[in-house]
Amino acid sequence: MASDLDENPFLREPPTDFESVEELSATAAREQAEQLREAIRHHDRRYYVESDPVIADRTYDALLSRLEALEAAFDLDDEDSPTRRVGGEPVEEFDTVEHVAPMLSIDQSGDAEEVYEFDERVRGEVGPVEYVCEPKFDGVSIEVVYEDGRLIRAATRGDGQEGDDVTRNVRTIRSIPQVLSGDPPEFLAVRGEVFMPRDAFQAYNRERVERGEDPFANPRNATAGTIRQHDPAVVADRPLDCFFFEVLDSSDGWATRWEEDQALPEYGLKVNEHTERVDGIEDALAYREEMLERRDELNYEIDGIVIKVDDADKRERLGATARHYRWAFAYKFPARTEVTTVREIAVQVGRTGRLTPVALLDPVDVGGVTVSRASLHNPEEIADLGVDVGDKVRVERAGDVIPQVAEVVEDEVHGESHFEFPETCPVCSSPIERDGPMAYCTGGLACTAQLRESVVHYGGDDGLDIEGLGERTVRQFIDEGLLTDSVADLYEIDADELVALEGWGERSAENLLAELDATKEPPLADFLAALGIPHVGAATARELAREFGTLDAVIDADAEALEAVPDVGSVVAGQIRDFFDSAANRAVVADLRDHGVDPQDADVEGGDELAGLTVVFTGSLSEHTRSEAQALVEDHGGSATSSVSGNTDYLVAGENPGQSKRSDADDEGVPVIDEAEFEELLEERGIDIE
Ligand SMILES: NC(=O)c1ccc[n+]([C@@H]2O[C@H](COP(=O)([O-])OP(=O)(O)OC[C@H]3O[C@@H](n4cnc5c(N)ncnc54)[C@H](O)[C@@H]3O)[C@@H](O)[C@H]2O)c1
Ligand SMILES: [Zn+2]
Repeated sequence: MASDLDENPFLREPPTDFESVEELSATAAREQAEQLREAIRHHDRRYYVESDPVIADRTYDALLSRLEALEAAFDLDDEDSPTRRVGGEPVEEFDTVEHVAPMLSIDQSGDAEEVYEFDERVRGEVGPVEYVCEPKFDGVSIEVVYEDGRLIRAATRGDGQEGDDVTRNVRTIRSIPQVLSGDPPEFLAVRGEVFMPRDAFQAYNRERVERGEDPFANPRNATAGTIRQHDPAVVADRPLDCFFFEVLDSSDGWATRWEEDQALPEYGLKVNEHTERVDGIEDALAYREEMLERRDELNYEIDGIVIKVDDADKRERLGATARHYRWAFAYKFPARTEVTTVREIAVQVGRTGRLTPVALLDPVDVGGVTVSRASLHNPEEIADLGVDVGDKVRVERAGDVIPQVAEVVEDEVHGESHFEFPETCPVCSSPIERDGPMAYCTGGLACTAQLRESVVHYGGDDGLDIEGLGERTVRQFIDEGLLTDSVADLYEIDADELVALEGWGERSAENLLAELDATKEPPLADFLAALGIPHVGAATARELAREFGTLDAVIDADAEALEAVPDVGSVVAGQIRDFFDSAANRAVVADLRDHGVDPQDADVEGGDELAGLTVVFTGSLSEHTRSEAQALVEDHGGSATSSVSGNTDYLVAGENPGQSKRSDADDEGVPVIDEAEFEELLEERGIDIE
């Protein structure tokens, strides 16, 4: 369970107690908006990039609505706000590609009242309409482009404008044709949802558990994790499937969504059999009830239905906001819940020492997933719920990961909770320190739980990726006394000690020592990520490395300098400062250095020649990839953003530029320049390009 979500109240706390917007001062509103943006970006990354979300979708949705409300009431709009974009940034390891048309999100609610409002607005603007109703598949959205009937590209949604090029992976999915059949249009870009069928997901998870790997929490995470694999052979091995549900662009046009849905199967593109055209909103509501009843019969997860205006002209007239289409609405299903009994309340200790209470439950099937533990977040949550061992509770799984205890339905002991939160750490017996609703063990790395978690993190995917240093091994090293003080102890282990351990031989010992040796000159960014500074994941670590260049410069940076780094707000800046201000953490870093770990300086190229300049790139450039060009601008103090706004100075258009950016540039009066002109501009500012 994640344990690094600390100070920012919106990183974890369910926002049930927002004060009303009117009661806030402008300063308080601005501060809250900043915390919300930071939290939402963090959760977006966990959800879209890492496929490992840590809060419930409902909680996430509430954070987003709150931010929207603040921005509207206090005029706090900001072009980089997560309310202005969908999804997560593309991931650096893949090529970034621009979509032929924006891939937006869908406005949604589980409340019929809002569905009626949607219908009224639609009819108010374009008159009477027919709707097409479809299941809302809970998978991963992709764009697939065919030219002359051949698959040329597939991309994830990314931030809605550009996504990751996952063509090689998508080619391995059997239900997505490489070559279209029938008489397809010359150009066809379609949107669909990739998913893992439920039975395949269960079989796959069983295999993982047998191999000693963690099971995926749900089919959506399994799909998201698979589609971003670096090895297409791994993808081919996993059972993915796909439904197509939208033509993004085509050399042929269809007058209605319904006709589109009839045409796609003729080309071999799979659509969903439950799609229906209905006459008005009442029928759409009836469709939803029917699908809700049938959802457990389906071999794939759905989390609601999508209601779409059928007529293409009317859709065009309705248009879109920055985040969603105005012609579609998702009517979500309620969360899946079941009642079960609390057997025990356990307290886990995370890497940062944070104590998280967890309810251990009689296992219960909640919508196809066996739930045997549910997060209780913190001591206050236990008190609020009044939950005790022996109580019957309702657990909830809202299309997401960590099941929650929603309420106590039958109280064994009556009244408030008698569970006593420990005064000392259940692992190391150090005193516990309270910070607001949170509780922490004060033992630091002397606490074996914290030591274990920090070493696992150091060697994990988000750290230095040390093969052979999994959770079980780390436990063994701690139990056997090979790891006692800090992660630096790793570098003192020798072959004889390893071979003496149960389950170790010469080969495995040699391999691990070689792996450890190979991590002695890590790139600065990887090293920073491996330290496990709260909120500093791979992306933020890269930004820090790029900004400061050396480890010492990061350690010495003051809060102001840290805040100047993209993606780092005041909260994260404070966390980084606190981390390096701690004598214990500094000692760990010094200890690692004494053992020969020498993080390599990162390139901090250039200076501030482009300070104040904001550019947006579109299309493909010939001299650089787009991310190189963006990095070039940023390295020289400029900023490269992904969407055109009034603040943009230039739109740099390469080959096949995106139409939406061009028309935004026209609307905003932003000059459009080509690659040669861009290079001239760099030279004028004294930047030597080659
Ligand atoms: N828990 C978290 O930390 C966290 C973080 C980010 C987002 N989220 C959740 O993600 C959701 C928002 O994300 P989103 O914008 O990716 O998706 P969405 O739920 O708003 O819906 C849009 C998506 O629905 C998909 N879809 C499925 N069937 C469809 C159909 N028949 N027609 C059209 N589209 C269909 C599309 O791929 C599209 O991407 C919210 O539910 C939010 O709570 C959660
Ligand atoms: Zn402890």
